[in-house]
Amino acid sequence: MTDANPAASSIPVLAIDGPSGSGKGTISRLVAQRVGWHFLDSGALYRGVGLAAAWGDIDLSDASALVRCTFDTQIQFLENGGGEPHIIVNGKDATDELRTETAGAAASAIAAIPEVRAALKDRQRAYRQPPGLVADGRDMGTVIFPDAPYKVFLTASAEERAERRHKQLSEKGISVTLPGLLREILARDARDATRAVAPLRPAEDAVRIDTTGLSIEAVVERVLALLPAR
Ligand SMILES: Nc1ncnc2c1ncn2[C@@H]1O[C@H](COP(=O)(O)OP(=O)(O)OP(=O)(O)O)[C@@H](O)[C@H]1O
Ligand SMILES: Nc1ccn([C@H]2C[C@H](O)[C@@H](COP(=O)(O)O)O2)c(=O)n1
Repeated sequence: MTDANPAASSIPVLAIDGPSGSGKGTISRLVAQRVGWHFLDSGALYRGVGLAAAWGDIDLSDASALVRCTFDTQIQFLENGGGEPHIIVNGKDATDELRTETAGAAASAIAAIPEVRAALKDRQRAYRQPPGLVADGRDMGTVIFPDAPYKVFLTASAEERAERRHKQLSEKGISVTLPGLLREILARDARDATRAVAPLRPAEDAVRIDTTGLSIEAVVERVLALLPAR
């Protein structure tokens, strides 16, 4: 069974999975706004726990300490008038720190630990609330919401994803080199796709969209076209 609450299975979910920089977060948020559904940024939960572990000097190989940290870490999303929400980790505004590749790499490392994934399962499923949920991550369509009626797997070339991330970080005043970012993105892709538990892969029933060269609006329109007419 997917949910502790059987009534939840009647609430529609659009699962959007894909590698880093494929546009999952951007597209999911815009689609959720357009259809008036809730939005789950599951990567932010992994990033928040990774950051809290780093703040607490927890060894990334100490699974039981990481599980305790997962349960103890409070992560809040504060709406920001339609823009990206502020993300508060244990009371501290960590919005910018969470977006760095250092936080992404920490999240990817703890995400390979099965007990950490298990500890985050119910927290993610609790976002399934009426009238519907757009869920962004790596295993939304395969593990967390396998019964989701709508599933999308976004991709883009690694080069384009590195350029997008470079632009995004530069706009935030964070200085990184493009070749360094490309290396980090490829390393994270490899780690996320080859881990033993819940690896990054498309669900069999996911619609694949290669976003290379597509504008954000064009991708949003393709995803909206998969949902019932409103
Ligand atoms: N189709 C697109 N064309 C151009 N830029 C895009 C497109 N989709 C997303 N972007 C930009 O790329 C950057 C990364 O997008 P986003 O954060 O949504 O990716 P992601 O897949 O959620 O990444 P991560 O998994 O690392 O969080 C953002 O700055 C976003 O505006
Ligand atoms: N459902 C998820 C979401 C995220 N992760 C891990 C793997 C990612 O590299 C890392 C950061 O995610 P992002 O914010 O880049 O989407 O967290 C995961 O394993 N499963």
